[in-house]
Amino acid sequence: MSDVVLQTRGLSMAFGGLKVFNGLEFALQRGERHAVIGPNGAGKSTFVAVVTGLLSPTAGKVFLDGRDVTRTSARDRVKAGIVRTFQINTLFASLTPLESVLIALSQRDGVARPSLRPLKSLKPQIEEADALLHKFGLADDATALTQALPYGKQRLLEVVLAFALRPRVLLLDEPAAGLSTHQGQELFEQLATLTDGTTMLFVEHDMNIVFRYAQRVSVLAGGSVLATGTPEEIRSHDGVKGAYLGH
Ligand SMILES: Nc1ncnc2c1ncn2[C@@H]1O[C@H](COP(=O)(O)OP(=O)(O)OP(=O)(O)O)[C@@H](O)[C@H]1O
Repeated sequence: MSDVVLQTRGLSMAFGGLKVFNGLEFALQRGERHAVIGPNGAGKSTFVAVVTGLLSPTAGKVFLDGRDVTRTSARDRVKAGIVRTFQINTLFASLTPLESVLIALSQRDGVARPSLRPLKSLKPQIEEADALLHKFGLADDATALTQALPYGKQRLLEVVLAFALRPRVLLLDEPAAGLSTHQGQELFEQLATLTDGTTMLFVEHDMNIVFRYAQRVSVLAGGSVLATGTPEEIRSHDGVKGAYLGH
């Protein structure tokens, strides 16, 4: 029996007269790494924004574990377990990875920000932050200034900050943006091994990465899901080849 974590039914989104997608049907299975691909402007980022609640759809519904979250705010969706990575902003760039992870953990646990609490009370979170940074190979950089770290490590830290929230669904919109092909592959290798078992939906342009690291792939084109399947199925799908891969 299938175990669907995230589902959309009849999801439509338009910006004024521009229909980005129309009646989108999508299902994410628990524990899978699922890639969304499609031509430029197909609506992949818009889809992620609608699923995470940053944008409201013009029609249709989003379900998390069977619960309708279409009207749930982005903030409450994070609490419910729909978490996306964000590019490290200027605030986090001027902090150390340890400080950033502590802020993420405090937010998750609904306690005051680390700077507002006595150091002693932070011990469990410091231990957890240490363990997380260690797991992701960032222990040696824990107290370095984030903006001084190589881009690959900054991208990895973005994943750690989202992963720290214990997502039910982790969404990544081009997590390897700005990295070289090799660094991108390295990031996905780490994602695949270190977050194995985490349900993950990612948008990615590099087809080598998609076909290597996704267990299933959905193709967004012409306003709907053109096909969903294993990398092998998508690679040999005639419609997909015509609409997308062939170009
Ligand atoms: N806030 C917005 N207002 C108006 N139009 C928008 C907005 N956001 C996106 N669009 C338009 O919606 C369409 C889909 O954009 P989107 O960024 O979701 O595509 P994408 O598949 O992620 O593209 P890419 O692969 O280039 O990142 C595009 O035509 C884009 O110009």
